[in-house]
Amino acid sequence: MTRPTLVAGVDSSTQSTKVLVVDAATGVVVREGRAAHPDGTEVDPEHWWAAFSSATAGGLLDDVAAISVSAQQHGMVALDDDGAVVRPALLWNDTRSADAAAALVEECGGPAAWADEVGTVPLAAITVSKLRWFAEHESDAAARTAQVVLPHDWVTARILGHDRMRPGEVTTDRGDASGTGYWSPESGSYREDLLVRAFGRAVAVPRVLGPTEAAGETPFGMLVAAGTGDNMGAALGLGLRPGDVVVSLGTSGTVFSVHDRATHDPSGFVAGFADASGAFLPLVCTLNAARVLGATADLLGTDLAGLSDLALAAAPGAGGLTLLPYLDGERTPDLPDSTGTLGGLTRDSMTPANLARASVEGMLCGLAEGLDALVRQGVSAERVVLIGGAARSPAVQAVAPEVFGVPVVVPPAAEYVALGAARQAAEALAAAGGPAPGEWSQGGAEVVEPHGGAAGARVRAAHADLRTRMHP
Ligand SMILES: Nc1ncnc2c1ncn2[C@@H]1O[C@H](COP(=O)(O)OP(=O)(O)O)[C@@H](O)[C@H]1O
Ligand SMILES: O=C(CO)[C@@H](O)[C@H](O)COP(=O)(O)O
Repeated sequence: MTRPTLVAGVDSSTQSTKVLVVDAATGVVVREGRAAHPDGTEVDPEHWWAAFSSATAGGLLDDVAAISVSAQQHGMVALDDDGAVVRPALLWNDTRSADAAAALVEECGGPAAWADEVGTVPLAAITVSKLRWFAEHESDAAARTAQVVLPHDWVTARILGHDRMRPGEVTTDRGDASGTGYWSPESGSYREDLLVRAFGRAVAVPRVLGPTEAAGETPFGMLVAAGTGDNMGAALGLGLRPGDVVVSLGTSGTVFSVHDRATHDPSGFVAGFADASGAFLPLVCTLNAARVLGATADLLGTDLAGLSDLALAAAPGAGGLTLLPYLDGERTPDLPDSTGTLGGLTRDSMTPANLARASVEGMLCGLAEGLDALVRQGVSAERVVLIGGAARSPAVQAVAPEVFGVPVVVPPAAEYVALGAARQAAEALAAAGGPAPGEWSQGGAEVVEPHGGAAGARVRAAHADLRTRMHP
C-alpha cells in the first residue's frame, strides 16, 4: 500500500499554537498537537517557538512533506542587524498605540485617504501604528531595528532554520502583509512612504510570496509554504461558498468574507485586507469575544458549560440586562480606552442566568454590527459560518441566528485556521511538482435557522441604545 502524502498546518494564535497533520489526498486529520502561549499583549517570539516545538514534540511532523503557518495578524516583531528580536512583539490586542494611530490618520489626510490608499484606517491594532508608538517611546530600541516582520513570518523563518533572520531571509504573504497598513492589497505593493512616515526612516520588510509559492525547505527537506494571517487561514480551511460570512469567536471576534474586490471603508469599521488565495478579505474585528464568556463564567463561579446552561435558561433580552463587553477596551467601534458597561439592572433582572445571557448577547451584538458594515461594503451575507473556541458553546449557537438574522452554519468542531494552513501547504507542494491534493471536507455542518420573531432585533436595539448613551 502506498503511504499517504502528509502535510501540516500551524495556527499560532493569541492564546496557543495548534498543529494538525493532514492526509493531503482526503483532508483527514491524522495527528495533532497544541501548546499554550503566555497571556499578555506583548510577548517574546521565543514563546511561539517554544510552543511550536512542544506541540510538535514526539515525532508529530514525521514524514510530513510540507508545512505552512497561519498566525495572529498585525504583531510587530522588530529585528536588529543580526536578525535578533529587539523587544517583545507588540500584539494586535495591545492598545497603547491608539494615540499614534490617531496622529497618523490625521497627518496623512484623514480616514478616507488611508482607506483609499491601503484599504484600512489605522487603529491601535495595525502594525503601522505600533511602529509609530515604538519610534516615539523606545527610541534606543527603535534605532537598533533593521527589519520589521509579522508573527507568521517569524515562525516560518524559524521553521526554515533561521535562528537569527537577516533581511532577505524572511518572507510573508499578501494576506498578512495587508494587515500592516503599509502594503496595498489593490496594487499588491509596499507603501514605503507610509512606513517611513510612521517610523521616521526605512527598515527592511519581508518579500511577499504568491499564494502557492514556497518560502523554502527545512534542512530535513520539508517544503515550507508562504503561510498567512489566521483569519486568512480560516477562510482557506472552510471551503466557503458565495454568500458565506465567517464569524470567528476566539480571543478576537472577527467577521469576514472572501470578496472579489478590494474594499475601502472610510468609517474604518471594515478593514480591507487581502486573502491568501489572490482575492480580498474585508474584515471587522472586535477585541472582546471568547474571553467575555470566560470572564463572566468566572464571575458567576461556574465553567463555560455552566455559563451556557445559565444563558439558555434566561429569556431573549436577558430580562432587560445589556452588556457592552469592552473588557479589554475595544477596537471596533474604536474605543481603545473604554471599559465594559452593564445596563438595565433591577432587582428582577439581576440574576445569574440573565447575566450569562447578556454576556452572550453582548458579544454577538458587536459582531452583528460588523456584519452590517460588511454588507454596506457590498458583501453578500446569506449565511453566517460560526467558528473559533466560543462557537462550541450551545448558548452561542442558539443566540447567534437571532442576533445575526440569517441562518448560522456550525461546521464540525475543528481547528479551521490550522486546517487552512495545511491546505496551503498541500497546494504549495503540488505547485512544486508534488501530488495534487483532493477535495477536503470536514463532514456535515449543522444549520440553525433564526426563529423569525422580533427578539433578536430588540436585543440589538438595546445594545445600540446603551452604546450611544455611554459613548455618544
Ligand atoms: N465551549 C466553549 N464555550 C465558550 N468558550 C469556549 C469554549 N471552548 C473554548 N472556548 C474559548 O475559546 C477561546 C479559544 O479559542 P480559539 O479560537 O482557539 O482562540 P485563539 O485562536 O484566539 O487562540 C478561549 O478563550 C476558550 O476559553
Ligand atoms: O487582529 C486580528 C484581525 O485583524 C485578530 O483576529 C488577530 O488575527 C488574532 O486572532 P485570534 O488569536 O483571536 O484568532
